[in-house]
Order: sequence, then C-alpha cells, then structure tokens
Amino acid sequence: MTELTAQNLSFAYQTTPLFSGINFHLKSGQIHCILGPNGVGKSTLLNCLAGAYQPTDGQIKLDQHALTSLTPTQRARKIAYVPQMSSERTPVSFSLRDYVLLGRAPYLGLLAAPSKKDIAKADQLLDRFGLSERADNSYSAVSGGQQQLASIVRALLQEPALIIFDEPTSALDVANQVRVLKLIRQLAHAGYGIVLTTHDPNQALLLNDQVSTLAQNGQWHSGTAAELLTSDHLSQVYQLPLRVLELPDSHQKTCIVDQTTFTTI
Ligand SMILES: Nc1ncnc2c1ncn2[C@@H]1O[C@H](COP(=O)(O)OP(=O)(O)OP(=O)(O)O)[C@@H](O)[C@H]1O
Repeated sequence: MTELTAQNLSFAYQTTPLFSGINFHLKSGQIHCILGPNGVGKSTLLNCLAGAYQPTDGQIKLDQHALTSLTPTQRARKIAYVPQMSSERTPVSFSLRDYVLLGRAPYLGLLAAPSKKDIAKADQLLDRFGLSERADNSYSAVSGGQQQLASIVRALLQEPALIIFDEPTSALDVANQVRVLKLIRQLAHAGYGIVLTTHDPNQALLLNDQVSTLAQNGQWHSGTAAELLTSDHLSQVYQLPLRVLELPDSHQKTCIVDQTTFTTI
C-alpha cells in the first residue's frame, strides 16, 4: 500500500497564492479526479504532488517520507507523472519506442541501455495502444493523440505505485478517451493509485471514485463522486448552470448544459 498525503498545501508563483490550505490524500487502488475551471491551478497542484514544484507552504508525504527527502530516482520509482499535452510540436529526434523506453530510466545505470525484456514490454504496450506500426517513427512525426498515448505507455513502463495524469484524454477521440478511462479503472483495480485532472465532469462520473474541485480563488472541496458531482456544486465550481441527471434506463449519471441556458448565454 502506497499513500500520498498533502497537508495544508499552498502555492504562489509570485506573491498572491494560487491556492492555500489544500489537503489531499491518495492511496493504492484509488482514483482521484480533480476538476476545475481553466487557470485555477490544477496542473500546478499536480506538479507539487509529483515533487516537481516546491509548495510555498504545507507538507507532502509519500508514505512516511517527506517528498522532498527523496531523490528524483526514488520518487520516479514510486510516482509517474504524465504531463498535459502541449499543442506545440517539440522536435525530438528519437523514435516512439525510444521515447516510451525513457520510462525505464529510473532502473538503469548512467550509461546503461534498456534490456531486451524492457524492449519487449515496450513493444507489447505500444501494441496494446495501437502504436505498433509507429514504433520506429520519430516521436515528432506522430499525431498529438498518439503522443499522448505514448506518454501513458512511458508512465506504465516506469512501474510506479502512483500515476499522476494531467488531462490524459485532452487530445484523444471518444473511443481512445474511453480506452484510457478503462485503463485507469483497470490500473486502480490492479492496485495503482491514480490522480487525474479532466475538464469533463462526465469522466469523473464514469470513474465514480474520489473527487476534488478547485474553483476560483483556490476554493477546494474533496469528497466522493456522489457527494461532489451534483448540479449545485458543479454549477458553483464552473459558474455556469449545469445539471447532473440520472438516466431513466440505468443508474448512470450524466452532466449536461441545459439547452435553455445555452440559448440565453
Ligand atoms: N511558470 C509559471 N509562472 C507564473 N505563472 C504561472 C506559471 N505556470 C502557470 N502559471 C499561472 O498559474 C495559474 C494556474 O495555472 P495552471 O496551469 O496550474 O492552471 P490549470 O487549472 O491547470 O489550467 P488549465 O485547466 O487551463 O490547464 C494560471 O493563471 C497560469 O497563468
């Protein structure tokens, strides 16, 4: 069992805090979905939880250890971070296979190459995500969605206990979105702890586990999906009238923008 705990977390890029007093908890087997409007600080919070940013105040612990007391390699063996996709194309000369194999770096010596076993695992995962035919292509030459899937493969090769996903489905078509959400569910069942951000409350409804919302002025709420994914709370978070409905033929819930709201905006 691995646990990531943040207590009384604050962060400021300059003087004004982006958020403060945030408490967060994730353990193996859980999916924690973070929702909130653009620019409120979700990615910044994920960077703090991954150990990439130093919070202004508060403490983050990975099991019993302060996150800051761990070396980058120790952290990377426990936490994988899948960053938000950039719309900019960074020229990268190596192949898609070599890109995903970067996930093995925390287990390799300074100049060591990945083993045959590592390469076989990489190829197996690339195949699972429909990327086999692209394995030898340059990373820069594949589509944004394929790059996003490759970044997930890279995180899996890292064999962490916890995975932090920043908008993992932002570049994906609806079938691949569902594939990634199903993968997240499977990973949680297999014992991984998962935290992700999404702009789609319906994804949080589908995942149906832990939820936090970060709204304007750093307002933070945590609870279960049933507790937080309500019409009132989501409307407050997004400052937009939203309705969470239970579909008549099942217990599935869906979040919609009311047509009447749409026509009066
Ligand atoms: N390196 C930086 N220096 C200064 N300000 C930054 C930096 N990175 C982000 N910000 C600002 O901090 C705020 C929060 O950014 P962040 O990317 O964490 O938000 P977000 O909730 O993830 O947004 P989105 O949903 O649009 O991805 C924004 O106003 C952003 O402009």
